[in-house]
Amino acid sequence: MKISDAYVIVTSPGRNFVTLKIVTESGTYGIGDATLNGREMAVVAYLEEHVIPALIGRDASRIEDIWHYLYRGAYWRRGPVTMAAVSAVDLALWDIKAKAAGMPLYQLLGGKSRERVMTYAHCTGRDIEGCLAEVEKHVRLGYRAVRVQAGVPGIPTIYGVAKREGERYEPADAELPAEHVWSTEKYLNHVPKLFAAVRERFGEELHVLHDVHHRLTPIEAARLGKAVEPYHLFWLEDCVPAENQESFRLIRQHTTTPLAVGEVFNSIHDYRELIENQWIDYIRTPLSHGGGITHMRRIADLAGLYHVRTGFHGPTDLSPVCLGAAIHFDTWVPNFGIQEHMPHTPETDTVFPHDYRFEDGHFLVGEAPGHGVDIDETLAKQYPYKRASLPVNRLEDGTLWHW
Ligand SMILES: O=C(O)C(=O)C[C@H](O)[C@H](O)CO
Ligand SMILES: [Mg+2]
Repeated sequence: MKISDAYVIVTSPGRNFVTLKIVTESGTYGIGDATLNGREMAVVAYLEEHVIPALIGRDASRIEDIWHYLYRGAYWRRGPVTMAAVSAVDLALWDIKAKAAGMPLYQLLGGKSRERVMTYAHCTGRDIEGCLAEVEKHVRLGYRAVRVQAGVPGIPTIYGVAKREGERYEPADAELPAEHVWSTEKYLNHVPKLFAAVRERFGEELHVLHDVHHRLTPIEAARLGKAVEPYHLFWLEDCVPAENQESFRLIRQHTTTPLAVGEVFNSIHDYRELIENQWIDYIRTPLSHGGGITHMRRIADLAGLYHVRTGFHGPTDLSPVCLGAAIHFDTWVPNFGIQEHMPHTPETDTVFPHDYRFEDGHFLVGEAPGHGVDIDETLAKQYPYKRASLPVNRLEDGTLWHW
C-alpha cells in the first residue's frame, strides 16, 4: 500500500479548514483534518514543505512507524503546528487502513463500547434570560447536556456569547485579533447566578457545563468551583491557563466541581501530572491536535487508569473530518464521557459529506468503511481561504490577559 500522492486542500465554507488527502497506489485514499484555528497556513506550509515530500513512497499501512518518523524526525517535538500536521497524516492513514479492511474505523479500534455518543450543545445568551431560552430550545431538540455561557453586566463582549440573539458564535471573526475587555470580579460575581437560574428552570437532571476559557488564577478558580457546587456542574472547563499543571493541585484541594482541560494540549506530556495526580476529570484534546488516533488512544488509556474520561473538543473550527473520526473513537473508547457538538454550517456539511448522524441528543456512528467523512474537492474550490484571527483580551486598565 504505497503512498503515491498527498496534497493539502484549504477551503472556507463559512470558516477556514485545512484537509490533507493521502492517496495510495491502489487508488484507496484517506483524509485528515489539519485545521489550527487562526494559524491555518502555518500547518499548510509545514505539511507541504516538510511532511508530504517524506511521505511519498512510504507504506501507508505502517501507521505507527510513520507517526514516530514524523514526531521524532522533526527533532523539535510537540507543539501545535507539528502536532496538527502529524494528526492529519495519522487520521488519513487510519481512514485508509479501515477502508482497506472494509470496516468502519470503530471496528478496527476494538468495536463498540456503546450504542450512541452523548453530546453537549452550546447555549449562549446576551443575558441569563437569553441563555435560558437557548437551553429550552436545545432541550426540545433532545440534548441531555448543555454548555451555558451568558453575557456579564459591565463586560461588553465575552467569550462564548454570539453577537446577536439566535446567531452562531464564531470567535475568529476579524482579519486581525479583535480586542476584548475582561473583568474577573464582574464575572465571578455574576456567573453563579446563571447556574442557579438553569437549575431552577430545568431541574436537576440536565447535564450543565461551562467554559471559563483560561481566565482565572488558581485561587479564583477554586472560589468559582466552590461557589457552583450546589448546582453540580458536569464540568468546569479550562478554569486556568494550564501550562503549569501544578496549579490544579490547589484548585482540587478546594472543590468537588469536576474539571475538564486540554483543548490546547497536544501531547501526553501536557497531561501526565494532571492525570497521575487525579487533578482533572476530563481530557479535551481533539484528535486533530493530539497526534491523531495513534497518540490520543495512549492518552485515553493513561486517563482510564485514573478514572479520567474523554470529552473531546468539538467546536466549528474542527472540520467534519475531525468530528467524524471522533465519533468512531467515542463509540469505542471505554472511558468515554461526552462529545462537544457545535453544528457546522450547511455549506461546510456539503463540502464534507459524512455518514454520522445526530439524533435525540446523541451522535450515531456510520457503517461506511473508514472514518466516514469525505471532501468534495470541486465544491471546496468555491470557498477560498480568508485570513481570520482569534481575539485578544485586556483587563480594564489595558493589561493583556488570557483570551
Ligand atoms: O469549544 C470550546 O470549548 C472552545 O473553547 C472553543 C475555542 O474557543 C475555539 O476552538 C478556539 O479556536
Ligand atoms: Mg473550551
